[in-house]
Amino acid sequence: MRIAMWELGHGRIAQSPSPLRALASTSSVSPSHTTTRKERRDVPILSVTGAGEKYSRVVADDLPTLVSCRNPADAFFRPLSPRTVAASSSIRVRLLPLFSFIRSPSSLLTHAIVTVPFPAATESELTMAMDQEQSHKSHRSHKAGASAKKKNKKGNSEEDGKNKNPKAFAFNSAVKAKRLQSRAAEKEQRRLHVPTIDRSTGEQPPFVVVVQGPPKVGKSLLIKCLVKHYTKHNLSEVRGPITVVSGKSRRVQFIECPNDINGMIDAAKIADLALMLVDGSYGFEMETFEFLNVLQNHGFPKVMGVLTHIDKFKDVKKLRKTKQRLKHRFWTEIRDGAKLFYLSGLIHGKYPKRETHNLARFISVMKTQQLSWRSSHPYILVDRFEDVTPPERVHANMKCDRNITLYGYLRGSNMKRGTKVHITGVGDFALTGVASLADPCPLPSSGKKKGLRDKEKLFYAPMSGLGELLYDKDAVYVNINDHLVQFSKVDEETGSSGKGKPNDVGVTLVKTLQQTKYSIDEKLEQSFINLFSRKKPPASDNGHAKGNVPDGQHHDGHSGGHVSILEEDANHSGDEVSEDDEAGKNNLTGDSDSDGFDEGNDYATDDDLEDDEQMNPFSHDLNEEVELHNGRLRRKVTSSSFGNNDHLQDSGDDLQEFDDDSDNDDVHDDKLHSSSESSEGDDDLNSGDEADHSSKWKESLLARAMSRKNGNLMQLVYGPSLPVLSTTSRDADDSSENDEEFFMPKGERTKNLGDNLSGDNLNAEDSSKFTNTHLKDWSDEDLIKSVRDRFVTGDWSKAAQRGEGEGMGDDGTVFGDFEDLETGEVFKDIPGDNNNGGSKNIIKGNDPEMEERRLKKLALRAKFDAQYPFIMLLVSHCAFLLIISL
Ligand SMILES: Nc1nc2c(ncn2[C@@H]2O[C@H](COP(=O)(O)OP(=O)(O)OP(=O)(O)O)[C@@H](O)[C@H]2O)c(=O)[nH]1
Repeated sequence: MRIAMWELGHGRIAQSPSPLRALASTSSVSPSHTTTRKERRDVPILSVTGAGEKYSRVVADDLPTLVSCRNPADAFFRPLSPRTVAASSSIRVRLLPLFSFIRSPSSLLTHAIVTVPFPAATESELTMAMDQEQSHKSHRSHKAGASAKKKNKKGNSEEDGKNKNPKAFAFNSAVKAKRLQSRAAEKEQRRLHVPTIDRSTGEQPPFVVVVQGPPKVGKSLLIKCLVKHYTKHNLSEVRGPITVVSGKSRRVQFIECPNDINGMIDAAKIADLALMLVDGSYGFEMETFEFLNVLQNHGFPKVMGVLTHIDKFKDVKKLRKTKQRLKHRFWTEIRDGAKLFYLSGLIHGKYPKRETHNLARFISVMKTQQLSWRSSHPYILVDRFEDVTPPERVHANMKCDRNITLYGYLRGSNMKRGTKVHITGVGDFALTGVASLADPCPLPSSGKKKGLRDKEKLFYAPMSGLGELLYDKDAVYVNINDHLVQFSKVDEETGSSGKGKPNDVGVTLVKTLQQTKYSIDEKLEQSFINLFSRKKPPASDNGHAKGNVPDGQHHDGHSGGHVSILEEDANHSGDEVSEDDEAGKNNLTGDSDSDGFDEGNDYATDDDLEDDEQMNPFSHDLNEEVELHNGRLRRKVTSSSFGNNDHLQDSGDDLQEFDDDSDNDDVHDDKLHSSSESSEGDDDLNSGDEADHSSKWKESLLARAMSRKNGNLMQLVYGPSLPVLSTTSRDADDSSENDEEFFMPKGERTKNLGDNLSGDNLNAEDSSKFTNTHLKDWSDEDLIKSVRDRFVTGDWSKAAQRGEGEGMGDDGTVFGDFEDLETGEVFKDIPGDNNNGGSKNIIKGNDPEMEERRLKKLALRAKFDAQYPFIMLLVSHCAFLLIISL
């Protein structure tokens, strides 16, 4: 028998005289004795299938004609040496596509490899083979020239290395060994995942990438750079989802996550990948942790950190150290090995192309594995919507029910007509219909494309105006280049408009319309009337504001100078701020408790928070510290258990170099000083209650969410609702105290009342809203009896007498004695004379004690007026306003 073993290689076909027997039996190489015309009894025939189209058949015949390809003349085969065969129990038959074979024989050994199990040769066969092995003359080695030098150098260094360190390839450090071991184990684990059933059919909807980070960290800029990378188009503004084609069969949808808690929750629900931007020069801010916590509760998608602003470091060593620290901090929060990307700075106002490219590549090749909940529930990320209500209906009634059409990619499962849908932040609605539309951003591979300039349609951003069309709520705009328009803004800026002619009124009008950014409706919606002057959060000399910061300043960079009435009236009053400030430490947990927002809220209750806490993996004691940094309030994260403070200190040192440049030494020194103060404060608090700290930063979520509650006009005018204390508990001795309260400034009075609130006197009367917490139980017989006499018709005197006899004070107080606070006169009720159907006889009382009290009150009032003259002014002003509005 003859051997049939070949390896594709350089050279020509040669015959192997080896008598070894080849047995090939794998899925791709199978022995066959009947498939060729050239079969001979004593020669096995290999039929190789599955290694590529061109190699559907490789036939081993008699040795001189080994292979039958489409064009056998192109094939070069070389028999294996018997030594190779003897060394292993299997031979590798390497196959590669014919075209590359022809073009570049040198790349022969790079392609498909088929391993053929091969029985070990017997000893006699082996010796015979060895005898007959051909000896080849080796190549002449170069003695001079570049290659000889190279070879010498390599040889020497290898030898040197081996001599110097015989354990060169063993582990030197246990830590390194452990790391490598765990890495290998992790890789192995990653390979072994439970197979998931891919139920998706057809084209996949775009991969949603949420870009999140604190204000001014560079979110918009990153999206712009990525979009530019993918589409070669400049994005002027980031609004709504932006869909781009990122590969042959992949689309990506970018969304910028708003910096409020509701926005974060919405974004967490749909994110497939979260890019969490962190200002490297400043450190972690609360927004990052808030979002991580929200992600935890919505199913953790893929998360990648991106460090920006690291160009602000001048010292390379410190930069490296900071990077390390931030990386480990990030790993602690997410998992070891979580990817953290560095964007080294700006070039011409953009992130470097190379780094953007790398990041884009990461996003493009990232494996997608949909969360199971999402894959079994239909959901849509709306990228455009239209109000399709008939205009005449709107004209007749502005507040009529509207019909809205929402556009977006359907994800998860199918959606049926009539299904109830929930629109986040709006409510539940019934679907009138669902229709499938043409893909606005088709994949390059998919079907035929229609319409104008289809070639360039690799993106879809209806809200951002990428491309030429911009979809608004109720209109579609076509962008026309400036040079094609007569009334361009450029003209105005350069002052070359109209060739020296004065501007026409119409032209000016159109131009002003062009410049409007927001519609009147939107402006009205955002505008507020300021009834009261707003107290600013007290800032220390160095501009370091610590305390409870009113919302809207640090969360929303766009809010500008808007000051909402709510903030004035909500319990985040200036008084509280100043108290916190005096305490020298802001702890939002305390604030949120004292706020007493406990009614009519849709947000998580304290119980919920506790539950969350148990599930919360971020058990490091995070604290929030609000400080003014670069003219902006930022919510720094401090953690005593983690070395974050050190880091901030370090980065602070580093930033000092910049501060020095701008003659700002004092600010920096004070900053460091106060931050150390604050950490002392932290320690104090920590010693108080260790267990609470894990969720303290989380509780601030509640406080901030609550502070966004809509304002209550009633509360605004009359102040927060006061508890109605029962008349029985009101002693005469307390009257002077109450008088004092009456003349107290608003903040202090409510605070005192808040202190006095106990379980019994919580039944505050508030006519402005309906609360079902204090509803009486009308199934109670006694309660029914107590009001029964109110419905009795007939002789009221008896009822009145009975009430008196029983000592019931309820009605008595309504029609009973009263005192005129202004004059001090006392009017007394004389029961018995009821001839006028319940009218009362009132006599004037004139008591010296009363007179004394009256004088005391007048004195108090005069004192108060002297102290707070503006309040009186304000009150009269309010009264005037109210009269006008009535
Ligand atoms: N030096 C430096 N500046 C940066 C870097 N990244 C962003 N910026 C600048 O930071 C500023 C804010 O960038 P934006 O993209 O508007 O930040 P944003 O997070 O979208 O801001 P908001 O939408 O207001 O929350 C811009 O002026 C950027 O040029 C960076 O890595 N280094």
